[in-house]
Amino acid sequence: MATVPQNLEWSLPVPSVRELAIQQPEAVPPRYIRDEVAQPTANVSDPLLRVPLIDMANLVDPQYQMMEIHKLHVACRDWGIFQLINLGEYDESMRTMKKKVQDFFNLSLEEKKLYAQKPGSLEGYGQAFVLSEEQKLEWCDMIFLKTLPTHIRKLEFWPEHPPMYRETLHDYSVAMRKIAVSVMGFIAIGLGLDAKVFSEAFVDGKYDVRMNCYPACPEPERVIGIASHADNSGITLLVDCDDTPGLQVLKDGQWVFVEPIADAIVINTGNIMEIMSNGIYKGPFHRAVVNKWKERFSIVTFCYPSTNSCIGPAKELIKTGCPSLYKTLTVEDYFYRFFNQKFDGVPILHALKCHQTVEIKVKMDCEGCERRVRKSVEGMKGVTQVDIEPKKSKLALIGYVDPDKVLNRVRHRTGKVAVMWPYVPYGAVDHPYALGVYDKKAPPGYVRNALEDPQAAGLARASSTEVKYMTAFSDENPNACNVM
Ligand SMILES: O=C(O)CCC(=O)C(=O)O
Ligand SMILES: [Fe+2]
Repeated sequence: MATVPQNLEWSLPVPSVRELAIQQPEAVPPRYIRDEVAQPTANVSDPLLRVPLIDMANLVDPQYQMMEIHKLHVACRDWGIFQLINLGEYDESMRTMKKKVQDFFNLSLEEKKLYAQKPGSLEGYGQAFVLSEEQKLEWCDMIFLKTLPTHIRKLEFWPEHPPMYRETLHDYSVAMRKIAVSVMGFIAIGLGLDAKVFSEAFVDGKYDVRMNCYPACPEPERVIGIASHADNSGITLLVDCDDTPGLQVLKDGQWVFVEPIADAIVINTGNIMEIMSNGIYKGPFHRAVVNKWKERFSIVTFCYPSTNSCIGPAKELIKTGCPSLYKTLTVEDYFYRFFNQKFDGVPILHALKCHQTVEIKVKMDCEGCERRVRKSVEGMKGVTQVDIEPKKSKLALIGYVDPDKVLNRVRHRTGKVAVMWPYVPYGAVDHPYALGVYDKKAPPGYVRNALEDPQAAGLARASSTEVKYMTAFSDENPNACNVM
């Protein structure tokens, strides 16, 4: 067997950070020192920078459900992370599990090592994703176990001590699966889909649990508990074992602490959700920082769809103006690509992007403007072709890109008003003179793309009589009555 990891599915053995911390060193060994940690952390008193709270009791109450689902949608769209509170029936299972996790990490090193990772397996006690002896390490000990479905368990890595650890982890995983299935359903509804479109694949989905121990550290600002990353999951359910903060999420360029709330679960969306929602929700970057005086423990459940399902954008979200941003593939294929991504050199979400044509309307009055617009996108990752037609105020590009990101980049880098190209050839709609469809500013032969504009869409599809009646007095209709 090869002695170095061949992919992300296994990890090299590393020293226990907890053992290191017990010796109370004055300084941290160089292999843990990272200079990128010193990035700005948001001011915690800013109320706009609080991770949203979603109330489970409201989600299941017919009277408040739609309001809470809307909050959930906004939380997933704007943050990709929220705290789920009021979980009542699950409190006991979470409390018991927290105790077991702390008790496990408090065992002697010899006892914990009975469950150490082995070459070729990510499961067990150790650290994840250590691929070389030179790689920087994280200030964290962990034990990682695949818990559901039950037949994939490797019990050799499941601690027998503390007593009842295995039974508690089983009950906990089943509880987390119930919560995940119901949250996936509400997320689907928030996107205007049937709950089952997302929840069904998670009923017999795959659930992995990673239990983390972040020992106190003499130089907390120079190490990282877990480096910045986005999860690979559909959603991730994180439970803090006590009130020591450590999890941070990147929001608008600032690291924001997720303050622990007793009996709450922190839920974040992952890469698979980004694909399923066709890019409407993104897997947020997050990391764990460590504390000078206090040890912290967390329990993280990664929720994946069942191995006999496919991962791809929900077909109901693909329509005119919203092309599929990602390819669809089997769960098996997805995991193969995930675990081999570093070796391919292409991160998984990039590798799964579909080739897009993005057309943008942006005014270019002179050659300087044209150059600025071209420059704003030419170096963008994934862009393969850029075409500009200044007379039509049109920028068209082709590439493996997210159209919204291209639009924001053009706005940001040129300082110009830019919108998605709103026009289609005159003959492409049934009623080119309908209100909101005819546009005197459109290039010759073009009208507004009514199908993308919800207000105009109804009219463009309406019967001709209706259209004639409603547009007779429109300013935008050159045939409209001038008397009004
Ligand atoms: O423990 C934490 O705060 C973060 C854990 C995490 O992000 C992970 O395990 O993926
Ligand atoms: Fe994570």
